[in-house]
Amino acid sequence: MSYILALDQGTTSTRAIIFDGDLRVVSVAQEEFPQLYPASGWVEHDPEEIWRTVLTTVQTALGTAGLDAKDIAALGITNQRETTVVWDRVTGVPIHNAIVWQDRRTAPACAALHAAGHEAMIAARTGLLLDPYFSGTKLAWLLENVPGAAERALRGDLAFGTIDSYLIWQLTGGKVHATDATNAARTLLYDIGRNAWDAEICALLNVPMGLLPEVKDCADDYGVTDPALFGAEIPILGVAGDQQAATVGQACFTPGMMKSTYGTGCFALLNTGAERVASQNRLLTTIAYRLDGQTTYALEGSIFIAGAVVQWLRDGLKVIAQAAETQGLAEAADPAQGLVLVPAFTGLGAPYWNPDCRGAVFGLTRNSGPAEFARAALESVGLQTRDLLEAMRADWGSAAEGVLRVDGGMAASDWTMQFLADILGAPVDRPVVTETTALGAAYLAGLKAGICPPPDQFAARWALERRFTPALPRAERNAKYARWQRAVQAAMAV
Ligand SMILES: Nc1ncnc2c1ncn2[C@@H]1O[C@H](COP(=O)(O)OP(=O)(O)O)[C@@H](O)[C@H]1O
Ligand SMILES: O=P(O)(O)OC[C@H](O)CO
Repeated sequence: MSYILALDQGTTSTRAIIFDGDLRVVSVAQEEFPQLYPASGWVEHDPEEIWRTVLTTVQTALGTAGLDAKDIAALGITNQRETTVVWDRVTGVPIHNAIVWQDRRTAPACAALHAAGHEAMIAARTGLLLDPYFSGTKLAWLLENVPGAAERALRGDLAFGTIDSYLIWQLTGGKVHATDATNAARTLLYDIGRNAWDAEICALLNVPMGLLPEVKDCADDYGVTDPALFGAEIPILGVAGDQQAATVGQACFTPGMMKSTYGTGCFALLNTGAERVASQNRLLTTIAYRLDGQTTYALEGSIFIAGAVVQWLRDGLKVIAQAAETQGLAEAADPAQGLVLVPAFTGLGAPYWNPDCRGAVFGLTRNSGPAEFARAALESVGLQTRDLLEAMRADWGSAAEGVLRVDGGMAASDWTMQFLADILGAPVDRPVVTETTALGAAYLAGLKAGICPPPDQFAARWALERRFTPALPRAERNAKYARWQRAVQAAMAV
């Protein structure tokens, strides 16, 4: 039996998951690592700590499964996207902590680029907007602020990468400096139409192009792991950003298919096929996957706070001890109160892109308690998704009217998923396998290794666990959504 190892390097934890040749989970190992907040709005990770969690989770997953590295036919990597690392090409040592996707420190740099009139050109080429979310301005910040970095970069001594790239470098003992097209598409430096790094944007950001990794397909040859690490070489054959890997894991291979992943944030991707749709509604255009040199595009809506609002109920307000308690509270809430919570804790992502907006609660009464807050928190996730779906419908017409496939930790909440179907007025499908991100990475690696079947056969194996069907009358749905829209406008006006 050939096994596939998937590494899912996420924002808060690293997971190593071993699948058998039929893509059934054999073992899972997970390790959290520290989040570093050196200043307000700044978020960093220690890349060497991330690398350590990769080594330990892989070893644990192998041990639990009773397998050796030589039993693993292929390794697939999927990762938190945009998070930026620069390291020394000789020692492999990072010159600074990684700047995480959530970090807002480059908001002034984005505003300056916007004021100078560069957004239209950058958006047309990269599919992205000028927001601190993306890697380009983070990389520019590192080169400008780490002493000596700009000179070392010009001399060719440094390498840049998103987390996938940094891990490939470490795993191959410094032999391979590569990324895949989906991760490249999140850097702000990559022309997703030409499939090439963009010299003009790099020059604008003072980024020497010698820093950049080679860009490969999602199912491709990324070298082999150093045998000293796990006892034998493992071929690295699949790479994709985590939201794109989830799109693959959810088998959204046909134009019009959509998935939404509810973890810390929420990321909805709509497959638009070979068509690179330029959003008129402040969505992102991105690469869903690139196989055999063929690019499949997606429209993406990115929400920064989804499951994180439940964490806030638990750790901030302390009204629950565990995320799952929100279900009972939401059921017990007085629906007549109609509390609206805008969870703009770190600004608003799509379609507003307002880094300065902060959270707000509307409709408080003397009777508003933990139950009403919990209900409003869960509803905020559905309402934000409706914002994304409205934008997708406006950009892509009726093709975006279909079913939404969901996954991620918060998809476990039946109440939230039913509300989601109600507020969208569209069916919400939850699959049997909710490890879709790792599954996508394993599938890509298995495809390259010749273990996994072609996409259509893989798609046929996707299995439904439960469909949530809209039950709320149309008028009520729209009235509730209109109230949400007014609340967001009011929050942004404060
Ligand atoms: N039953 C539940 N009800 C509501 N939220 C949940 C539930 N289970 C998990 N969550 C939320 O889902 C998130 C964890 O999902 P996960 O996919 O592991 O996220 P990430 O990969 O971003 O760390 C947490 O923010 C948690 O609050
Ligand atoms: O690590 P996650 O699951 O929170 O995903 C983060 C996204 O990739 C950020 O764009």
